[in-house]
Amino acid sequence: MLRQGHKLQSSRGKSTSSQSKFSVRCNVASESAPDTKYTINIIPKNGDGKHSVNGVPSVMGAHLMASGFVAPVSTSTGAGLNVYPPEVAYYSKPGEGLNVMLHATAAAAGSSLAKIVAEASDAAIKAKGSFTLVLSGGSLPSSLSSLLTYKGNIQWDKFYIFFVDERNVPHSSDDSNLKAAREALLSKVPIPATQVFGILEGQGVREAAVHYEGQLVGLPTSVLPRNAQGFPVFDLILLGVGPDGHVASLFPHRSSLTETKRWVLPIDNSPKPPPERITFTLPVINAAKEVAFVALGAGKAEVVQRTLEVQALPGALPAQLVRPESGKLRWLLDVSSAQNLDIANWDDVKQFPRSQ
Ligand SMILES: O=C1O[C@H](COP(=O)(O)O)[C@@H](O)[C@H](O)[C@H]1O
Repeated sequence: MLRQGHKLQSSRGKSTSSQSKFSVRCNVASESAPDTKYTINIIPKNGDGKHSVNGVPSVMGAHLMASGFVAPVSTSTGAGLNVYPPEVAYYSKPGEGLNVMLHATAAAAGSSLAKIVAEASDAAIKAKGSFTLVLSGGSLPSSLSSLLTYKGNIQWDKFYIFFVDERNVPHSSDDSNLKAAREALLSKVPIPATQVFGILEGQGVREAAVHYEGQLVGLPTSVLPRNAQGFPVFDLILLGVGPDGHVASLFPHRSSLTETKRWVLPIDNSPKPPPERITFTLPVINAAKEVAFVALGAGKAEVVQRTLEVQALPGALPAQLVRPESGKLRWLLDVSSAQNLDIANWDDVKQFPRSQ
């Protein structure tokens, strides 16, 4: 659950905050009042917290801390530039194929995720009779449980589940991405076990990568089509992002980022434990029909801001290398992970719903 006015001290010291003129504000519910209605708002953020931007004093609607700093996340209901009563606001940059979905809460982000998966599965099943869904590990599986309460019909028996990366550990290990996905979702829905593709247990990481790639190659193209370069086209890939900008098990400044032929690579020196992993490569991720990042909570605020607003050196932020050829890229954020963004000043940004 989001908390009021958190991360204020750390945000204050950042150069990125002082460059931004606006921040994200949201009315959040306390744990004791789960029914409180949420609003999302963009309020001026001028760095020193004292002067107005676009005519709206920066302290209006925000928490003014004793230090004089204006908290970027607030429960105040004062004036702001945009107030969105719904639990989600959309920002899109058509030129860059980027869509940001900003949610009032992590729970609202979970609902959006469920809708995205359900809609993508409907479309894929209508088109080819099956749906290929690629999952990440880390914090992502916890958002998947939202699918269990999705109101519409989901044809689970048509799902094929894959992992964008997996740790070279037994399926029963607490480090296993498969185990996390099973606990959150897979053990509770009727997806045939033969359609869930885990890592081969008990092998060296090279053998495991070759085996996983072999399983993908062996699937009929009616289930897993290929693009013009011969890479598999998954229907939907769900990604997390690490604090260093890593996606899947593609870490900054590693040669794995430049792979152009392989579908699945072994990693034997991951900077994040456990050291042995297998990972999809960037050409595979970028061949997907649709890619969605899920980055929630204050712990992601810095990497979200760097990835979406700062031009990094090539390879410094692997998340910036995710550019699906389909142009369908979404970032699902909550107000905590979006708190450092300067969305109001993005070029050509389109936002929905309109300000009220
Ligand atoms: O190790 C991994 O980390 C990333 C990010 O995880 P998070 O806990 O920071 O969200 C994850 O996407 C990847 O699948 C996982 O193996």
